[in-house]
Amino acid sequence: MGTPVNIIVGSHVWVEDAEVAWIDGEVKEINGREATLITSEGKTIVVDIAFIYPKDTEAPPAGVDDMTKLAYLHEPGVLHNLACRFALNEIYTYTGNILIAVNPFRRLPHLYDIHMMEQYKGAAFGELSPHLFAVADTCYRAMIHEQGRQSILVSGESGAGKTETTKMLMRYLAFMGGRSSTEGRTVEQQVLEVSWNY
Ligand SMILES: Nc1ncnc2c1ncn2[C@@H]1O[C@H](COP(=O)(O)OP(=O)(O)OP(=O)(O)O)[C@@H](O)[C@H]1O
Repeated sequence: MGTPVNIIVGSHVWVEDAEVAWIDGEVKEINGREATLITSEGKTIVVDIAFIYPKDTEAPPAGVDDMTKLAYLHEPGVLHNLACRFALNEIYTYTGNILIAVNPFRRLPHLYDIHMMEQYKGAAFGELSPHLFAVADTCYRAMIHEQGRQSILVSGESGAGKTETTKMLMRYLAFMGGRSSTEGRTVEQQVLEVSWNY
């Protein structure tokens, strides 16, 4: 349910839509629990005020790289931010230290090449654009400095990109540890021998 306390005539809001998930509009009239909106597509709709959510009209058009910077951390705000970034080929976004990846369903090789790995090597988390190499690098450094086991949880629905993400994480770890060897096997060989279950 939305937050009706913030909604007045003139408010810019989000309302659920059967076709495009969320549609934005402006409140033109409020009668009791009913709000009349003009959507950005020019349609007039009447909805229960409890089901509309405030829209941040000052949010940057390119989105924010960390969702904790959003004025409203509700579903339409989060999805709109991801959509703005995705339109600019930015498939990764942070929410604090969690990385959200939107499956591009097309190859973006420049995102995963050796130059990219070099950039993220040793960089403080959050210093560079959101990327899975930043997560892998943080984990790798924690493992080396704290001498402890580390875990990365990769979660998502079927087809979301977990396998691809895991492959890229492994590739980065292999890149970082590839030169040192244990019992005659390089770190790269050991990483590539790992099997995983979901
Ligand atoms: N980062 C990416 N860049 C390009 N394509 C991607 C990326 N991530 C996923 N894909 C595409 O999406 C497809 C499905 O991704 P993937 O197999 O990783 O999903 P999954 O979450 O492991 O699915 P399942 O749970 O069904 O095994 C891949 O075959 C690939 O075509």
